[in-house]
Amino acid sequence: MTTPDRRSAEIVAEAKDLVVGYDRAVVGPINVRLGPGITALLGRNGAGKTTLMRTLCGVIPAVSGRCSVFGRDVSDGAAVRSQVGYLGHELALASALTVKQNLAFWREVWESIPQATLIDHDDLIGRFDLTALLGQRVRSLSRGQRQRVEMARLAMTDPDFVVLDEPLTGLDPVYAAQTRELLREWGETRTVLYSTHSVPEALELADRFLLVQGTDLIDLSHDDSEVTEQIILNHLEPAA
Ligand SMILES: Nc1ncnc2c1ncn2[C@@H]1O[C@H](COP(=O)(O)OP(=O)(O)OP(=O)(O)O)[C@@H](O)[C@H]1O
Repeated sequence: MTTPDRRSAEIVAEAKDLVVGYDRAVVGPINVRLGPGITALLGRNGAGKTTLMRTLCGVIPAVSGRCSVFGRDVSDGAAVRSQVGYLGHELALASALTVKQNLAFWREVWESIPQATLIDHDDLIGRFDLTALLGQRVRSLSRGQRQRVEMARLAMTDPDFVVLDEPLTGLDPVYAAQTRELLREWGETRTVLYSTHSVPEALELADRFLLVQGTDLIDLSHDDSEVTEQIILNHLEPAA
């Protein structure tokens, strides 16, 4: 389902002439504007989804061009970063510390940024059902449990731009359903960009579909015509 009105209402994140990559360019130059709602990012293995998302969040620098959140460059510092919540494949938590210690560490980091708005500790623990995990070391957690703590960490600053790299992969059915619900809730008021390899799931959740194809980023929702599984599959190129 596309909701162009909601999308055009507000630009939260924007990429201008953005090229992303490492020692070589992987995707770009691209221009894209993202607003409230859920955008699914699709593409074959190795297409560059993770690289693009990490760049949009300021985790790695752009090769060239610019990415901004509310008009401010993501590399501008911690204040703008507090408005961005990123869930990646790499752990942002210290594995030797307990869940409680990790959350306390991140709270201290964000408390030092005057512009950051912090969600109450107890609300966060309740919301992500972490009470039973607080005393456990992160390294002893299962993948799904660890992701729950990661989600609590990224939600701590109540970010407007939420970027999630394959957040529904490898979760048990109950937690996957809860995560889908959380994405839907965030998508009501926030700008959510998430990557997935599940086309049916993307069609169920997302308002907008971006697809990395070669060095391009294709917006499959550029008009009001319905995006279907076949259209998405037609756009997916052979793996690199
Ligand atoms: N740290 C890195 N240094 C150099 N090249 C990298 C690095 N990480 C990824 N790449 C390369 O960048 C390209 C894009 O990788 P990326 O992880 O962004 O793809 P992806 O679309 O997220 O893939 P997948 O669906 O398999 O997770 C690949 O060719 C990959 O080998």
